[in-house]
Parts: sequence; C-alpha cells; structure tokens
Amino acid sequence: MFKINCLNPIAAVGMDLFSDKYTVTEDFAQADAALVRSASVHELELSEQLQAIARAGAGVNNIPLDKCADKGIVVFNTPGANANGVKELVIAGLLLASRDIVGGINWVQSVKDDENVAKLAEKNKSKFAGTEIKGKKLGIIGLGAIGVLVANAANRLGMQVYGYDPFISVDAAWNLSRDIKHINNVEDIYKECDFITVHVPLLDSTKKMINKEAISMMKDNVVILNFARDLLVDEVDMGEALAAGKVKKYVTDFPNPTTAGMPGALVIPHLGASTEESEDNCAIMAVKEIKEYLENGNIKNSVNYPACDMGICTSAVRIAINHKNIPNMLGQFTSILASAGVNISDMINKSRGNYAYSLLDAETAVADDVISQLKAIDGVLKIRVIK
Ligand SMILES: NC(=O)C1=CN([C@@H]2O[C@H](COP(=O)(O)OP(=O)(O)OC[C@H]3O[C@@H](n4cnc5c(N)ncnc54)[C@H](O)[C@@H]3O)[C@@H](O)[C@H]2O)C=CC1
Ligand SMILES: O=C(O)CCC(=O)C(=O)O
Repeated sequence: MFKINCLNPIAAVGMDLFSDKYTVTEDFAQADAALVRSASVHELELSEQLQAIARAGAGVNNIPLDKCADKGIVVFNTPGANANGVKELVIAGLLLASRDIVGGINWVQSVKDDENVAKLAEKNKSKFAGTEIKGKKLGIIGLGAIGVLVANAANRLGMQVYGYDPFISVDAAWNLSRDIKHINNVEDIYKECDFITVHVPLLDSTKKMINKEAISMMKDNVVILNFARDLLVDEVDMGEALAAGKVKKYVTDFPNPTTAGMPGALVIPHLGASTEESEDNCAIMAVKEIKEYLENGNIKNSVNYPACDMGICTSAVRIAINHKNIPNMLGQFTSILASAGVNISDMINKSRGNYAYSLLDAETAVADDVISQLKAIDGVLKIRVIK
C-alpha cells in the first residue's frame, strides 16, 4: 500500500485515479509520495520513506530540488497543464491596465444608491477611459508553455508581439505564430514595448530581472505584467517607478506586503492557475506521474532527475536505483548481481547533471543481502525493489 500526502488540496478528478493500492495520509513524514501546489517544502524534513514529490503546476521554486535529488527523491511538475488558465488572466490583465475598469467598477459601487446613477456615470466616465490594446506593442519575456499562448492570443487581438527566450524549446518555437517578432536582446523589448509581460521561472539568473536599470530603458507609461513570480521584479524599484509615473500600471498575480497596497499596482490573489480546468489538468498529470514512478519506476516530467522509461516490468524483479552521476556505477551494479547469479534481462541508465537513475530487470528473485550490497555502494542515494 502506497501512502500519499497532499500538502495542498488537489482536484478530486486526479485523486480519484489512485487505486485501492493507495491510501491518503495526513502525515508528510509517513508518505511515499507527496502532491503540492504552492505550499513551501523548503522547511519540511524529508523522510527516508519519501520517493517522489509532484508539483501540480509549473513553478518549482517552493521545492528544494537539489536537496531532494541528493536524497533520491524525484520531483515532478506538470508542464503546460495550467498554461491556458494563466494566458486568459494575462489577457484580462492587459485589458484591466488599458482602461481603469477596476476604478470604474469601484466608483459605481460608491454611487450605487443615487437615483441619478446613470446620469452620473455619463458625466464621470471619462475619468476611467483609456486606450485599446490593438496595435500596441507587447513584449513577452519567456516563450514557454504560457508565453507562447499569450503571444498567439495577443497577436490575434491585433497587438504587435515581440518575444524573447534564449532557451526556447523546439516545441514552443513550432507553436509560435510566425507573426511574432523574434528578439535576441531583452533590451530591445524594454526599449520598444508598450506592455511587457514576464513568463520565466524564478532562478538565480532571473531574480529581480525587472529592476531600476531595466525600467529606465523602458518607454514612459509602460505597463508591466507579472504572472510568473514576485521575486522576478524588484518591487521597491517598481513602487518608485509607479510613483514617478514612469510605469503606468504594474499588474501582478502576487500579493505581498510590498505590492498589496502599492499605488498603481493591480494585484490579483495568485489566480493564474485557479480555474477548474487548470486544477483538473494539473491534478491528473501529477497523479499519473506519481503512479508511473511508484508502480513502474518510470520518470516523466521530472525537474531534478532524467526522463526514463522502460515500460511495465515483465521480468521477475525490477530494481530502481537513484544515484550520483559518477563513473563505474553501472559496472558495480552488474557485477554485484552477476556474483549473486542474477541474470539481468533489461536495463537502462540515464543521467542529468550530478544525478543519474538506473532501472534493472532481473529474471530471478534478488535476495535482500544483494540489495543491501547495492545500497552500500558509494554514490547510491536510494534503491527500490519495485516488483
Ligand atoms: N500565476 C500562476 O498561477 C502561474 C505562474 N506560473 C509561473 O510562470 C512560469 C512560467 O511557466 P511556463 O510557461 O509554464 O513554464 P515553461 O517552463 O514552459 O516556460 C518558461 C520559459 O522561460 C524561458 N526562460 C528561462 N530563463 C529565461 C530568461 N532568462 N529569459 C527569457 N526566457 C527564459 C525558458 O526557456 C522557457 O521557455 C513558471 O515557472 C511559474 O513560476 C506558472 C503557472 C501558473
Ligand atoms: O497551484 C497554483 O495555484 C499556483 C500555480 C503556479 O503558480 C504554478 O503552476 O507555477
């Protein structure tokens, strides 16, 4: 029986995929696998029992990836599963920043009991008027699952779209409309665009990328949208740029003590992925990843271990080994099994950075002491007999 812990509520349509081989535990320390959305895993103790963590979402900055890898814990995410939900909110953000829709709605509430409300509206509406997005220049930094959808949707709404992503995947490039202007230097986005939206992961290299220096290169009255992570923007610099009138609006999905009351900021309570469809898609993908890993040892969509797929085990035994990516690991595994008289029917070994993963199918049972010998090899982080 596998024990699953949910650090955040996960959509039922995903949880229902767990068969009667699984039980849900409230105790993270007892779990074989955990599912999480935005809850932080950084402060939690990682038990020996824990095999996998699946982030039902895209950003994994709430999970200590290297610490997990070092303990043989495979971390998954659900690429693209909530991208449409975010795209739709970004389009809403463009529109909310173009006319003072929020201010206008609040104003109507303030005069709602006045019987002349209709006349008052006609007299006051010019205070909330603005511009159209058609024909304006939109710069997109990060053309992954979300950036590509935003680019194509904004293009269809008549915007001139500029895209920047030095690491764009082949898939993303294929999906991008040919109308999108490909930018090689992010500064061209800063200098040219009326709206700039950021869709990159939070990494050391992207932290505070939108700062005083970047903003100084931008057009006056630029609108900046951040539906990726708050720490991508230096929000003190942003507050100053809003106060100075350099930035017209800062639309962010991340309330915090700095942004929540910031004049000129439109702050949304992290709703990007909060649609029924995105929550369902993420939950289904995350649960399938966990099941495939626990039941067959196969890895798909991991962010700290290599992809690895040897199908379903048809031999007597499958051994899964999470280990360091150092020389002679496979040689040691096979020689220990050979010395024990175990014939290997299939095997695979994949690496990613400092870590590697091996699956070995054997034709006969493997004794506990042989597994102990494998476990004792320097560089082995975790070992499981799956079948
Ligand atoms: N507001 C919300 O609810 C949500 C927020 N997010 C955030 O949005 C981010 C992006 O999500 P996805 O598009 O699904 O991820 P993705 O992994 O598909 O795309 C990220 C893209 O950023 C690019 N990139 C990395 N460093 C870059 C740099 N320095 N300059 C330009 N491009 C760079 C990558 O090459 C990749 O194409 C996530 O990491 C997450 O933090 C994601 C989903 C929901
Ligand atoms: O699960 C959520 O609501 C947050 C989604 C998100 O930020 C992400 O997928 O990176």
